[in-house]
Parts: sequence; structure tokens; C-alpha cells
Amino acid sequence: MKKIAVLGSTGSIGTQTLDVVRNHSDFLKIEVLAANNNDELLEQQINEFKPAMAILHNKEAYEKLKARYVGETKLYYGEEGLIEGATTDKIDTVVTSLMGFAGLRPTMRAIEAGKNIALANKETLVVAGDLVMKKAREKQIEIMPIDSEHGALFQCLHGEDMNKVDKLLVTASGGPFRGKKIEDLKNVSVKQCLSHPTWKMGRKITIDSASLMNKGLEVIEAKQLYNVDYDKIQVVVHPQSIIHSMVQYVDGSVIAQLGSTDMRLPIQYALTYPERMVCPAEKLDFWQMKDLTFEKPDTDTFRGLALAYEAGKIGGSMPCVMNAANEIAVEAFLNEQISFLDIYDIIEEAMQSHITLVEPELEDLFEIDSNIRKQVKEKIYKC
Ligand SMILES: NC(=O)C1=CN([C@@H]2O[C@H](COP(=O)(O)OP(=O)(O)OC[C@H]3O[C@@H](n4cnc5c(N)ncnc54)[C@H](OP(=O)(O)O)[C@@H]3O)[C@@H](O)[C@H]2O)C=CC1
Ligand SMILES: CC(=O)[C@@H](O)[C@H](O)COP(=O)(O)O
Ligand SMILES: [Mn+2]
Repeated sequence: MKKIAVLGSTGSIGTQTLDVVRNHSDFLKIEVLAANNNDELLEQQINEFKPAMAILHNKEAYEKLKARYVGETKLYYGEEGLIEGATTDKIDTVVTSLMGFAGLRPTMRAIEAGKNIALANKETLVVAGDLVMKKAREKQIEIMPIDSEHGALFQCLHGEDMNKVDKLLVTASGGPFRGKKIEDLKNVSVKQCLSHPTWKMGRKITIDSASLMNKGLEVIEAKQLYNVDYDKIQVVVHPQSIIHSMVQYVDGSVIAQLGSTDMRLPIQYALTYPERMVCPAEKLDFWQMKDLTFEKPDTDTFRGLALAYEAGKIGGSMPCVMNAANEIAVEAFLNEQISFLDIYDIIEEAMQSHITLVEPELEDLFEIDSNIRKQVKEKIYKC
């Protein structure tokens, strides 16, 4: 029985992870659940899965739940609570389905405590991939990717010689504005940005998909997971999102992983590997399938991808700067404080004004993240 903590259990990946556990309760047991604010959904989840521990990051939400809860699950709050949940002896695997930089410290502490990681929180690898991967090697723990592209790459690379890889081909849907030009993007609304053509996901990642920043984060995530040079990671726009990624080898052979657009598939694979188990995700029917098409990404219009390649190649503290600026800009866009195209300018300006720290320690990254957030907020809110 695999005993797991789900950090971010009330979100898109978190709730789908719980669905996977429901379908395989003979193999997976939830021992820790954690969320930020959503005390009501967390309480329902506690009542269903009866974990040993549950955490709400937000203290007020915790106090509301604590005041009415009568069951046996121990309740915690704050970052200390999250770390308690991520490192407890009651679990062996942590699903990192939190959104953003908030995932970094609990993930790092879980690795230090020897826990295996099923990683959805790509921002952790973007910000501190060198440190995280080094610690994972030291502790000999597994980082299994949940992100659909990286789960696909894992399967395409399986049993192969990494020296024979010519290219990792990371597919991208192109988002809701595929084919549009800068002029068309000036006044796009939050609602338009949130209508992703193929996936149903949380709000932040959906905006990242529209700006191609998600694909940029995924390029850095791929570099960290598979240690392949940036010039060997190519993004291919594939609007149908049927091929989740591919690997081209030196002999010209290409191995691809295909599946329906249902995150339960990669989540389940990450949790049950090396077993393949039955999954309720819809199966592909090749007799019904229409075209599978491919395009080169337009990085002049969708600058997020180009900015991420730049930050990734510079390395050190630069991806942390890019990520912090992006998180604040996306939040401001969602709150209708800035326009969609402002997101790119904000990230670019933060990167340009930063002097890269070549080998940052974890605490350096916390300080840089905090400074960039402050700097970007001052600029946006002019306070
Ligand atoms: N959604 C998807 O299909 C995919 C997502 N990912 C990645 O997975 C991660 C999660 O994305 P997604 O599920 O879409 O996001 P959501 O916004 O849907 O969910 C985020 C979850 O994290 C919780 N959370 C946020 N901040 C904290 C915190 N400080 N402490 C504890 N819990 C916190 C939220 O709790 P609350 O509900 O209380 O706010 C919620 O449970 C992201 O890194 C994303 O890039 C990767 C591939 C696909
Ligand atoms: C489901 C998943 O893994 C997302 O990261 C997805 O890739 C987003 O779609 P885009 O290809 O539009 O960024
Ligand atoms: Mn993805």
C-alpha cells in the first residue's frame, strides 16, 4: 500500500488525484490532505478519506474548520503544518499539487525526509531545479512527473540510452489565442484567456497556457528532469493535445505517447508506476480521430516561451526571477489590474534589472522571490 500526502488536494490536480485513489483504494491510501483556504471541500475530503493529518495554509480557514470538526484527523495550519504533513512518518509519497512557489519549501523538506515525489508543481523545478534534483539524487528518492508532457517524455525515454536522444519534442496546444497576432491580443479578457481549447485546469496555469509561459516553464522542467541541453528541447504546437510529447532519437526514430486529455491518466501513472492499471479516462478511438497537426510556435507574439528559454539558459537565480514576476503578473491580470500583454513586459523588465546569482542556495532564492514580488507589486499597484 502506497501512503500518500496530497498538498493542494482541493485544486484541479488534487481532486483528480483523489479520484485516482478512489479507483485504486487497494493500492493507494491518503494519509495527509492539504489546501490553502477551502475548508469546506477539505472537510468533505477528510470525511471521505479519513487521513491522519489535514492542513489549511490559511490560519483563519483552519480556525473555522477546527471550531466545527469532531473527527480523528489531526488539523494543522501554515507552512509549518504543510512541512509536518510532507515529512511525517505516516507517508512515503508526496503529491505536489499546490500552485506556484509555495510548493518549493514543502517539496524540498519532503525530499530531505526521504519521501518520493509525484510532481505537478512545476514551479518548484523552474525556481530551484538544480538544488531539488541534487537533493533527490543524494536521498535516492524518485521524482515522478505528473505534468502530462513530462509523464509522456518519461514513457518515451524508458529503457533508452540518453546519449542517443536527438530531441525532446514537447507538445503545446497553442492555447486559446493560437494564430493571433500582437494587435489581436491587446484587449483580450480574462474570460477569453480562461477558455482553454483542450484542458480544464486551475486559473493560473490556464493563463500561463494562453501566454505560452506554461510551455516555457515546461521546457525548464524538462531540462531539470531529463538533463538535456536547451537546444535539444523543441516545442511543437499540436492543437489537438492527443500527443502529449515525443522523443526523437539519433537514428531519426520518434517515440510518442498519446492519450485523451484527462489528467487522471498521468497522475495515476506517476502513482502506480511501474504498474499499469485500469483508468476511467476515455480511451482514444483511432477510427474516429480527425487530423493530428503540428506547427512551429510563434515566439514573437507569445513571448513567454522565448523569455523562459532565455531565463533557463542563463540559469542560476534568473528562472526564479522570471517565475516570481510571472506569478504576480498573472494574479494582477486575473484581478483585471493589467492587460494580457503587460504580463510579458513585467517579466522582461524584472529579468533585465536582475544581476544573476550563479549558484544560489535555497535561502537566496526565497529572498530573491520575495524581493521580485515586492518590486513587481510596487510597479503594478504604484504603492
Ligand atoms: N491543472 C492541471 O491540469 C495541471 C496542473 N499542473 C500544475 O499543478 C499545480 C497545481 O495546479 P492546479 O491544480 O491547476 O491549481 P489549482 O489552482 O486548481 O489548485 C491549487 C491547489 O493548491 C492549494 N494551495 C495553493 N496555495 C497553497 C498553499 N500555500 N498551501 C497549501 N495549499 C495551497 C489550493 O488550495 P485552495 O483550494 O484552498 O485555494 C488548491 O488545492 C501547478 O503547479 C500547475 O502548474 C501541471 C499540469 C496540469
Ligand atoms: C495538462 C497539462 O499538462 C498542461 O500543462 C497542458 O500542457 C496545458 O496546455 P498547453 O499545452 O496549452 O500549455
Ligand atoms: Mn503540461
